[in-house]
Amino acid sequence: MDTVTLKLQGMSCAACANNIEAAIRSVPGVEVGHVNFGAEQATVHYDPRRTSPETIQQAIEVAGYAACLLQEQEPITGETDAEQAAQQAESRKLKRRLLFGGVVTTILIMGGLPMMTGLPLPWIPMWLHHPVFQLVLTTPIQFWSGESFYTGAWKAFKRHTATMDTLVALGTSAAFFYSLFPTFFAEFFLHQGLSPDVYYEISAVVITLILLGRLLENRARKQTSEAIRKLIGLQAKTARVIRNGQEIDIPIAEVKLGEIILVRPGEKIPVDGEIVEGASTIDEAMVTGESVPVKKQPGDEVIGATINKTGSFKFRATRVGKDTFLAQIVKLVQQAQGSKAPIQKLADQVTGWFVPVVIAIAIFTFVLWFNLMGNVTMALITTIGVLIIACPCALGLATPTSIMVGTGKGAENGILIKGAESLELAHKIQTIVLDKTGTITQGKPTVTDFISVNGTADRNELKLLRLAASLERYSEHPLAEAVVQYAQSQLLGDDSDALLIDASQFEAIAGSGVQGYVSDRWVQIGTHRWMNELHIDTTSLQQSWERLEYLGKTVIWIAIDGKIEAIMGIADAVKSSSVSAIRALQKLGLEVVMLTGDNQRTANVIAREVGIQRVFAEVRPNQKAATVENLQSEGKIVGMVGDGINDAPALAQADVGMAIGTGTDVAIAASDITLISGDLQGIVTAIQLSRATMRNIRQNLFFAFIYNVAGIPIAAGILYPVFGWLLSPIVAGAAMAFSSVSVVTNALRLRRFKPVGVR
Ligand SMILES: Nc1ncnc2c1ncn2[C@@H]1O[C@H](COP(=O)(O)OP(=O)(O)OP(=O)(O)O)[C@@H](O)[C@H]1O
Ligand SMILES: [Cu+]
Ligand SMILES: [Mg+2]
Repeated sequence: MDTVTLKLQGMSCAACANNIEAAIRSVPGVEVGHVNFGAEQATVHYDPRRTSPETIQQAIEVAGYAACLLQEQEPITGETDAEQAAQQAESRKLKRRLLFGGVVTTILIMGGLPMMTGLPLPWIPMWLHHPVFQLVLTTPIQFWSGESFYTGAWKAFKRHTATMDTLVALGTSAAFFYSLFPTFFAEFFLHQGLSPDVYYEISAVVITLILLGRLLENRARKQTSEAIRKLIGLQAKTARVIRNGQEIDIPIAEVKLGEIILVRPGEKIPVDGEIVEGASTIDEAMVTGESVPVKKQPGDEVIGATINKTGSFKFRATRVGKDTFLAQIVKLVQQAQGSKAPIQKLADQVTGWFVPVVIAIAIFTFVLWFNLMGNVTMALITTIGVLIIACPCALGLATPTSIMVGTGKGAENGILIKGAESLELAHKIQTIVLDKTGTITQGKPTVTDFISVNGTADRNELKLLRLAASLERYSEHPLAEAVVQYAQSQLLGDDSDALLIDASQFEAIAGSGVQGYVSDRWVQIGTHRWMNELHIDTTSLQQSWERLEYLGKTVIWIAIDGKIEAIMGIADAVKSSSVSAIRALQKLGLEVVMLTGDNQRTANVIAREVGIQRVFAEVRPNQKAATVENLQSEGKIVGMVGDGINDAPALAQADVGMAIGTGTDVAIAASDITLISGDLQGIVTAIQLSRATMRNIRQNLFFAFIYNVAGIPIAAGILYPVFGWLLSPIVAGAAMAFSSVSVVTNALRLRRFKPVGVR
């Protein structure tokens, strides 16, 4: 299954988005197709053996829209030049038509002033109000400025659907073509005792207003993708590479894999790589959120777009173009912005049947006023009013614009959200499950105690340590690393023989420990529970064991040939941010739970330290997901935060899985949200952001709905018999133009979101 993201053009409202979705889904081999109206993007999952991006593109074009592949092979530049040029041409065209419409409409309105106000305005010549002159002025507005409504309506008609364009085209055409009769057959009207009124200016004003709304909306919508531009702006423009022994400056797009790049103090690092010469301190706040610069030396990894502080160094490019860390982030954010939030489904369904229903209401309105009241003017004005006000365009914008701003804002705050769905779900989280090691604690365990059965000052101790470390170096577990490091520091002074020995038949028993042969000795290292399972007597070190665990240390047992020889106490400090972040989560009303493979006693001590009441300890890696599932079956929406490989299934099981950015790739892949820095404060921010975004979406939906729901009956003249109130089509046009603008503007308010720190 492949995924492709397409940039779309030619959509005028959410109904168009529905049409494109239908077109994409009708292509054989396409599994899922989402269109995001706000981002003007389509995300398509398809089977590459059965179809291709080109076929999908064609299907979209047949439906009457344009699509191009989101340029990915290019090193991130945001929008491609062609795309930008197309957009600019589009907006120039819109502006020209709007300008013309504006000027001509003003003349038309001036002509109508004496009539409308009843004042003698001698400076306005009478012929300005002449129907034929009005016709001459309105015709280009109707068919040139308003051309897009006709083409849009026609495209939709061919597909047996209707969009916003259909409504506008119908409404304004009704006004325009009706007016032709009184213009040329005024006698006929007079004979019938009717006044030969024309409604050209209604059409002109409505078209102009809607075009104005569209222009304002486009402008505002550009700002919703500001975050991506900011991210892209982080990268360096050029790189100083060494080619044929010469230093040359080239655009970063041209840097090739494996090239040697020179970085001087104060410069941005152009791409990702590994230092080969020199040393420096680097400000990696962008990646880790850690404001203290980190020391780097040959062999260390550097990340593009981070800032070199003090020294100068050479590094080899290991990831360039679309593979760099920053490019990956940009891609993630782009995809998230283009994805669809579940809350949008409602709006989509509504817009699906909205337009036909509105046309039905309009016809009904006309028949009612014309037949029952015998009033052509009222019948016409109400019908046009209904057609214009009913446009569901604001409805289509309500969710995607907020999602775009919200996900972008997340990225700015170091929170990468993979899809709109997780952003929506996060505000519902009731229980948050935190992994202990590496999530609450720093995940940098160090051996603090080494107690052997025979006591200290035993020459045997070093031998034991060598056996243990020789086995542990085959394990990828953080505890194993701590053991190896400790052993190396202790064995340094010992020159008896080679530091570590080879092991054979190494085996890791997940959640328990490791075992294997080291120089013909059978070595087993792991938990107390495991030792019990192996029927190994542990009484000799019982007291030390309990004492260490009460101190919050993880104790591992070392058994040689089935006999306990020593224990190790391993400490892993709690992250400085954990306590305050956990308190903040509890303040938000969430239940915080700890989940760990470590033993109950140690877990309890750490839990108390950070203020967590509910602890699940000694949970085997394969049971972590089940624990999350149990919590879910209590009826809770569960968020899970973890960093390790053993957390991945639980992250996937949780309603919202959040990975610590400094954790393993597996965990990041299995999660919905990545907290780029290791800071737990990020969870709080993510939940706050989700709440703010959902509040914003609800406001938008309310604005959009209320305007349609209240507007249609008023436009149909429901209040007229009682209050004499009628919604003029001109007001309807203005209302519809500005409803979209107000929705986008409201979404932009989200840009002011600031995480409320509880540090
Ligand atoms: N390589 C190893 N060497 C020694 N002990 C180990 C090893 N691997 C696992 N263990 C023991 O098994 C226990 C459980 O391990 P597991 O990986 O499930 O959880 P953890 O990493 O300790 O905690 P968390 O679930 O919070 O990440 C460890 O606390 C340790 O006592
Ligand atoms: Cu509209
Ligand atoms: Mg772990």
